[in-house]
Amino acid sequence: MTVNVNFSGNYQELVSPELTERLQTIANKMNDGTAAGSDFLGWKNWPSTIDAELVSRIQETAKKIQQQADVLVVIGIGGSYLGSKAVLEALREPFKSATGVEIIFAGHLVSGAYLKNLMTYLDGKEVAVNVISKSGKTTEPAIAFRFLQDYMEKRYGQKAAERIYVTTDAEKGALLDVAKEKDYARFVVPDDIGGRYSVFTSVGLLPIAAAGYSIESLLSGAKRAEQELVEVHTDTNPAIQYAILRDHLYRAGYPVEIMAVFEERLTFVQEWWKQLFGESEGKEGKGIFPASVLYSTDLHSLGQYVQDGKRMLFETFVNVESVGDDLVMQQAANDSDELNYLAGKSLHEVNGAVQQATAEAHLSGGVPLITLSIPALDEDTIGYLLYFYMLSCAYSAYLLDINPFDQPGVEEYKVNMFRILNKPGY
Ligand SMILES: O=P(O)(O)OC[C@H]1O[C@](O)(CO)[C@@H](O)[C@@H]1O
Repeated sequence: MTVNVNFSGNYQELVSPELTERLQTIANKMNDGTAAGSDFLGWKNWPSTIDAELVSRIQETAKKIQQQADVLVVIGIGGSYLGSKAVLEALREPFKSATGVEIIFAGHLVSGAYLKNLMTYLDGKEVAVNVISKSGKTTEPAIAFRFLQDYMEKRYGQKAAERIYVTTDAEKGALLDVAKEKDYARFVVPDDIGGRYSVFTSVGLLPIAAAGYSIESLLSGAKRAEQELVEVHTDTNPAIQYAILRDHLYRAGYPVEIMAVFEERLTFVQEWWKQLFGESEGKEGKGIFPASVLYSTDLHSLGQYVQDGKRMLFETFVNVESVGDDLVMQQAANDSDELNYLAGKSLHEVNGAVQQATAEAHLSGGVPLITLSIPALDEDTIGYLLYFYMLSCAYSAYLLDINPFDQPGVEEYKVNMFRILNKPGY
């Protein structure tokens, strides 16, 4: 398995015949379409059934974008940006550029300074835009697109339309109307795949391919996960194991999960994971609150709370077995920094010691620990990892009797905002 799960407690004693039967019932209901929210289970078989023609069209479009632009501005929020951002950050080696275009995100926040400075940054560079919104009516990206569409038309006139790519619903939404009116190239967000489960659709694939990464490898990792994780094997299926552990810890009085990473490249996988689990599970007064830390950085900040604060936390470490480029500590002639005891050790080994030391410290502070190990940070592994999380998330939510695929709570702020801004009808 590409993801391996370890637990600081006794996993075996958590697995009862009743729990296994419950999980099997969940699997059956997902398969026969009777699970809550089954209309949004399109992501489940997507990696094995994705249309090869769609993949080719995405790759051809990515090539075209690379020929016409230095920068691709990707406009979107939530699931319409976090998947591609997570993959791009995880794959990009520190201080190295990807081989394709530079990707810059917009529309994920409302900031005049951000947009104004972005447009100044774009001056003098060749630009393309991919605007992504499943509903086609989310306010934050719509505002960003209004400015960027205007910017593109001023710079490129009629030809702006050749540089604007729209990813939205096939049949409805304001963005679809604009795309049709202006004759922009269009990609579809499938009806039965919600935003936070959409990373393997055009939503994630077009920006990732435009940046120069292999979407074929990403999809083949996801497909392997789909095939390997299909059976409810409590002994060997990591998606089932992670769901069982989360459910156990939640019921044992730990309502907060902290995902801890030791590689900065994974910080946007954390952000994607927070949306995935937070929006899927946090309903009806239930659900684990998903939080995140980057270690060592946060050992010198939130580490104090984790060690010693209110006992309601469990941690999930993501351990990357091999990280590529590395450095080895050398013996110094004069040991004035007193680091010669590290001579001969690679920084990956030292980082491993940080991880082990933190695990021991937090365990002794009463913080249960799950460890997810992955072999490397490449397309295949990241594809596998993200599919693993989506599947495990569905099981976790169903174990709480929650529909994983809606997000009714997000509406309240939107209604208030429309009222505050005097939108007609509010
Ligand atoms: O793709 P859209 O429709 O713009 O939605 C963006 C995000 O907004 C939410 O609907 C929440 O409002 C998320 O679930 C979604 O990922």
